[in-house]
Amino acid sequence: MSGIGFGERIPNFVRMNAGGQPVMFYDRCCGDPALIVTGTPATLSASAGPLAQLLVEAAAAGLVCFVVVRTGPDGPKTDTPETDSPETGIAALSSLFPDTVCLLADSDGQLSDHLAGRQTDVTLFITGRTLRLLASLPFDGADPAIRRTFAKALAYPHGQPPLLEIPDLLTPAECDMLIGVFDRADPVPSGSHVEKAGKVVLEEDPDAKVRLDVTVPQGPVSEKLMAIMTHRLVPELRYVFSFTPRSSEQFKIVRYDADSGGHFAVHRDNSTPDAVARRFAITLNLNTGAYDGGGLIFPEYGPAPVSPPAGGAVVFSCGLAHRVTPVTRGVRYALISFLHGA
Ligand SMILES: O=C(O)CCC(=O)C(=O)O
Ligand SMILES: [Fe+2]
Repeated sequence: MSGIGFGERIPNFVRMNAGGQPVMFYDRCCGDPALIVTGTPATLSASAGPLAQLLVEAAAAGLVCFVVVRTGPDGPKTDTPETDSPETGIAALSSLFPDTVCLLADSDGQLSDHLAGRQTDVTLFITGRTLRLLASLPFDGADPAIRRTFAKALAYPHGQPPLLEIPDLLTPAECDMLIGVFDRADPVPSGSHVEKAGKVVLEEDPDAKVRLDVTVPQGPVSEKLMAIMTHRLVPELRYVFSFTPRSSEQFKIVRYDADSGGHFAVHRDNSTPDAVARRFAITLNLNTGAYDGGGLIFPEYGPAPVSPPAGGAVVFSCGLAHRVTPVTRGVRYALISFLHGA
């Protein structure tokens, strides 16, 4: 069988679920290993009972589970009446699998081809936290290799997150000046960009993020920040990443408060259509010591928080999953921006 091989990254993909909603793979998997099952409606229905059991077990163990149904080329015909859309084609299957499973219609068969080649029998693809393939196995509920691979995926060794830490990017006086800018401004609750019915909308969702933001307006402060970044940050980006930013988004000064449960749940910075041009994220702690929590975690690379001292920045690729743990005492101020490239 051709298809994806050991050690290869599962590419990001978007497919419709049974309710006709688009689901993005990399949005669902932010630091947990994944189990993807491929097959056709016929092969998946034929093994639905034992497969559902395995999926329940995998989800309970901590794998994010997907069933990708080849409904397109070489699957059942879907190109005629609208009532027979790929999504309604998989609706019949959804009752066979637990709710924890994300059932997706592969209406052009391309994802199935990429993963499984021309194979139409039920096949399992198991990844580690960074979504690289550990094993592809034909489905046989009794095969001990499946459980062994689950265990390997869950215990996968953590590496160092591939980020650049730059201490002293700002002086203590510059940090205090920016905290002063925040405190004199009218901060707004920070929303999250989400895609709804093909449109990107700003939504306030306290499960996703609790934070106050001040966007630094064009003027002396933003000019000073641009000059600092040009002189102190860009040479480091060139040296470490061989990257020269072409532009950056407006700086934001942000504050996470213990009183309101300030935090930012796991996300990637480039997963909505308005953000695809982002290459690197920069976050800079403006204060430390005055709060607990508020650590930056890259779950694909382990649970250790990154918390540079005040004035220190962290720069990382916008595709990496990350989160900010709840601030449990005091307030954390940070300066953030996103860099665009050529
Ligand atoms: O608060 C931080 O350090 C990171 C914020 C963040 O991840 C973002 O704004 O996208
Ligand atoms: Fe982020």
